[in-house]
Amino acid sequence: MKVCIYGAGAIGGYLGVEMARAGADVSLVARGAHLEAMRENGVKLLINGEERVAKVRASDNPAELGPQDYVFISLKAHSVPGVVERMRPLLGNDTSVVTAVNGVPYWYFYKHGGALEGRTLESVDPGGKQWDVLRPERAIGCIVYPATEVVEPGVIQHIYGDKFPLGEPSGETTDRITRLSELMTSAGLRAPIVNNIRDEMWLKLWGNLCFNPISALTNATLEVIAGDPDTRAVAKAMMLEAQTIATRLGVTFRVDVERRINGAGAVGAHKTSMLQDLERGRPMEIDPLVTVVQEMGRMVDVPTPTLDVVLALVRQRAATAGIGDHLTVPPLTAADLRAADLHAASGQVAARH
Ligand SMILES: NC(=O)C1=CN([C@@H]2O[C@H](COP(=O)(O)OP(=O)(O)OC[C@H]3O[C@@H](n4cnc5c(N)ncnc54)[C@H](OP(=O)(O)O)[C@@H]3O)[C@@H](O)[C@H]2O)C=CC1
Ligand SMILES: CC(C)(CO)C(=O)C(=O)O
Repeated sequence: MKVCIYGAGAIGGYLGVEMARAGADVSLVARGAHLEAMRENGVKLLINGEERVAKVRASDNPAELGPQDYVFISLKAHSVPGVVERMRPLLGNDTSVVTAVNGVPYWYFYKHGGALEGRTLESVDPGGKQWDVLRPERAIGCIVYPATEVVEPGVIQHIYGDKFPLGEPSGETTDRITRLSELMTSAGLRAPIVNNIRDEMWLKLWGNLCFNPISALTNATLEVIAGDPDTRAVAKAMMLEAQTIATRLGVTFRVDVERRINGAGAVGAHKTSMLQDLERGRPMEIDPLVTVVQEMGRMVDVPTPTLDVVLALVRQRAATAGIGDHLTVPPLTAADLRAADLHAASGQVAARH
């Protein structure tokens, strides 16, 4: 089975090593020093006190790899729009695209039913490019529960977890998803097929949409955000807004909000991926985790006042850290503000954003 991991970093490297050891014909797409190290020494996975090495093809040029049976997208979600064109050579008639990223995937409204069927989401798929090139028919949803880290070029440290629930957008159990689940299971991963992948997606996103930006704004760990009554209240307010949106979209939450917050807090003194990205001066997954919820809220007429505030602040945090591409609308200058009375200026702000 030909499997390409597009974005073979922390999660993709883990998947790649395990599936290669299970006998799949794995190729990795990566870049920079990490790619060079994997080319020279293979990709090394540190897991359960052992060192597992897979010597597989690694490239920054997908055209060298040809059509695949499965392409895993394990890039940071905001990187996907930039590489869609480069994925074309990997896509044959029967290729499946497995979206192993946090947040809402490009295919969300494919086989969704109802008034929003076929809609694309600007905050994750600008201009519907992923929808048009990757095609929603190819998509298999995948939720990423494990935590892993690239600790040095070519070396992935597994931290916890092995579960990657899989689901077809239609909820069906197809041959292609069954074969994928069998491959991943033979690789020692837990890859249950679920018939409600969007429910699963929202359950993960429920934590990411609040803990991640709050942590980037406060430097606090999961345990602190969940434990402090004031930050907990902010997280809860955002989660309840998101729950109203998701429920209106037909999603069912199998745990309540308090239990979900407690679950995140129980992870302990862990920095979210967004805080880690901020500290490393890397772009944060703001649009795929937070803006998209605001966008979906607008689609179903659910206001998101708390999320709007946190989103504005975290966007500004990204901008001041020099890692934001969100301020596409130039901020009002002092001269703009002097030229207008307060009422007009706030009207202009609302209109321009
Ligand atoms: N790591 C974790 O523990 C968890 C991650 N997730 C989610 O999984 C997804 C993947 O995350 P993660 O594995 O941590 O991310 P990483 O940044 O570790 O992996 C992505 C890899 O893709 C590479 N890359 C980026 N752009 C290109 C490009 N244009 N061409 C080739 N390679 C490219 C990156 O290189 P470079 O470093 O140079 O940018 C990096 O090596 C995210 O959505 C994340 O939120 C979910 C749960 C836990
Ligand atoms: C740890 C967790 C669950 C925080 O919401 C996460 O997924 C992340 O850091 O991106």
